[in-house]
Amino acid sequence: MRNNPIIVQKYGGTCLETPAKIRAVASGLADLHRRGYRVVAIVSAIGKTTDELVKLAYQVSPHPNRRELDMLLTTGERISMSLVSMALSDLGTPAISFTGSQAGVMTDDSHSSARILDVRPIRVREELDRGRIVVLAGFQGVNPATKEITTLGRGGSDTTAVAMAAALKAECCEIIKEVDGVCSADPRIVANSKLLRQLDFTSLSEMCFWGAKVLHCRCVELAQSQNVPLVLKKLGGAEQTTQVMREVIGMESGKVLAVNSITRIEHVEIDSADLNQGFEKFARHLKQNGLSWPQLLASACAGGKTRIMMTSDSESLDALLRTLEKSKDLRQQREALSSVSLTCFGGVSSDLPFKAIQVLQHHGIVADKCVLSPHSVNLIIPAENREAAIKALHSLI
Ligand SMILES: Nc1ncnc2c1ncn2[C@@H]1O[C@H](COP(=O)(O)OP(=O)(O)O)[C@@H](O)[C@H]1O
Ligand SMILES: N[C@@H](CC(=O)OP(=O)(O)O)C(=O)O
Repeated sequence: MRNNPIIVQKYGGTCLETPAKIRAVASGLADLHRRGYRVVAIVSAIGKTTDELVKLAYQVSPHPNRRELDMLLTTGERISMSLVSMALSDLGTPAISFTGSQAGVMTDDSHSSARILDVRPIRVREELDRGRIVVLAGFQGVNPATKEITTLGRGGSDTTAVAMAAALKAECCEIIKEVDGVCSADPRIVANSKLLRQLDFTSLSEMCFWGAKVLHCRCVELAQSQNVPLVLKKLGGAEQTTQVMREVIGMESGKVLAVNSITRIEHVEIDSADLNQGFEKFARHLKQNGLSWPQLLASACAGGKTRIMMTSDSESLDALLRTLEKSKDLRQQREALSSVSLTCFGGVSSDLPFKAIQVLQHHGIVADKCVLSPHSVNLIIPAENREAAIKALHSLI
């Protein structure tokens, strides 16, 4: 067993929604094990458990302590890991479950969006060598200095899977989903979206940064830097997959690959002489309130005010906005907006922003701002136009 290839599979919450689905996942894992693989399964919390735990926290406390919130949220994955492991035992396949800290996932000390600093999978290796399937709780780790439990940010189990695959030098990291793989748009919004069978890391990373909920953005960067072969596939379906590659054949086609969207973008305005002072005040405010940095999208300083455009998961954004009510120098600037992004292969063509703005205009949608990155055109629009904008821009593919 010691020299058999290792495969890491990650199962999202949707794949584990019912007891029957949990048994089906276990049966797929047992099958891989029978075929001679050493198998590590990373599991997320069942269905919408994490959302329900967040809701529960706020029913008990209007300002949940960030450490305790992490303690609470990590229980979701603990439920999944033990159930999958039990189902494997029933199939006669030896298995054991571990939390993130038992599996050696070492993070920094930031609650709610900790980053993985190191993975020391000593117990995982021992159990694999014993012939067991190892089932790991995704989305969580431990800070080695403080011994505190942390979470990696919403959707973070994908990053656990890639980090573990890198540390174990796995043959492959497979992300198992309810969709076939990465599509040209969210298939729940655009019914005729197409599966992207091959995708380069750079394009995928842009898509995820700009809101594609199909993968945790940080896992794409990690897979690229650690050289982890990454595949996305549907639960139970093997033929249709997205393979993520270093290079996809083609030159500067500028072909539009996908339309994705960030549902909620918020703006903070900070009284400040320049951008540096604006950021200093923002950093101090986050620290004083025990909050982690949101994902920043753009910022500018004019007329004595720094404006920061940002996103994060809804709970973190709400927590940040609530703290602004007590602040003298920081305030919420405007109502929430959304983004729609066109991600291109081989770089954005110069006229694409204009084309995209025209398509939106034709559908009665006025873009508020355009932010460019090497592979994406990103338009900021009113939140109520989000779905219509995604459907309209999909016509450019
Ligand atoms: N470009 C995209 N391609 C595929 N899925 C997308 C895309 N953008 C958003 N999604 C959404 O991402 C979700 C990912 O799959 P799912 O298995 O439901 O998630 P999880 O693994 O987190 O439980 C789908 O519900 C799909 O609607
Ligand atoms: N359960 C966590 C972590 C996670 O990765 O979930 P999923 O893989 O189901 O998106 C969340 O809901 O954020």
